Amino acid sequence: MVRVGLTGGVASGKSTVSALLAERGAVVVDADLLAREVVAPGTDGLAAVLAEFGPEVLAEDGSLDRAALGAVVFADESRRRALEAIIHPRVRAAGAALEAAATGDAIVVHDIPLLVETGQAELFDVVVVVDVPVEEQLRRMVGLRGMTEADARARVAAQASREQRLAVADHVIDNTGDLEQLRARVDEVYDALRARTDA
Ligand SMILES: CC(C)(COP(=O)(O)OP(=O)(O)OC[C@H]1O[C@@H](n2cnc3c(N)ncnc32)[C@H](O)[C@@H]1O)[C@@H](O)C(=O)NCCC(=O)NCCS
Ligand SMILES: Nc1ncnc2c1ncn2[C@@H]1O[C@H](COP(=O)(O)OP(=O)(O)OP(=O)(O)O)[C@@H](O)[C@H]1O
Repeated sequence: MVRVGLTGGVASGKSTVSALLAERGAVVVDADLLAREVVAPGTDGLAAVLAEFGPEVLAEDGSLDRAALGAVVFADESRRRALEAIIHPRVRAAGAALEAAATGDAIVVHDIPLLVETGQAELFDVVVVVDVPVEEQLRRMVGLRGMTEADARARVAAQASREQRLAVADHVIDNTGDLEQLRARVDEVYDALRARTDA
């Protein structure tokens, strides 16, 4: 097995890269998805978030009001840390359980937006960083996801810098080109990962 940590700034293209790696046969463990599952209705994670943040972050249908919670935590670092203290241990446990189900020669890719921020780079055999300039992250968040420029900037500000991510990278995937160029680069990286499992 080769254990890969995949990271990149918000809207850099991690999910797109994960999907391409999964097409090639990698097992993908998606931390953003797990971070949703651990606060689904009925979980102890949701109960813990409500105890910390109050009923203002509960939507009428009983699910977490992610927009309301995002507005709180991306405006206040101490509140963000409080949320992370609830979510991150649960995400790590869920990710470890998924990895335990993978077979011998698997390429297991952990897609972790905050890999650098949470000091996890050393936990992986290989670190892959999806890289775009901040201006491109902002363009995608505002243009493709309809966020305000201020909200988009707040998310970037809550994360490590591009340089901090690049400093821990074994492979860098530049995602400033089109999807065809991205696919070609992901194929190269996949082949390098596969060569490690064959060695
Ligand atoms: C605040 C929340 C409810 C906002 O939800 P929303 O649906 O708007 O965003 P989503 O979860 O899809 O995250 C989108 C992106 O925002 C960025 N982001 C999310 N949480 C954080 C954080 N704590 N710090 C910095 N960036 C973050 C990441 O790049 C992520 O890929 C949610 O992001 C959350 O629960 N965050 C805390 C858990 C966490 O740290 N998740 C990130 C990886 S485990
Ligand atoms: N090379 C590209 N050209 C044009 N659009 C792209 C490219 N790569 C990704 N995108 C688009 O940019 C947006 C962000 O990509 P994606 O969701 O893969 O990023 P992410 O890093 O997973 O985001 P998040 O940090 O929010 O989880 C998506 O709408 C995606 O379709």
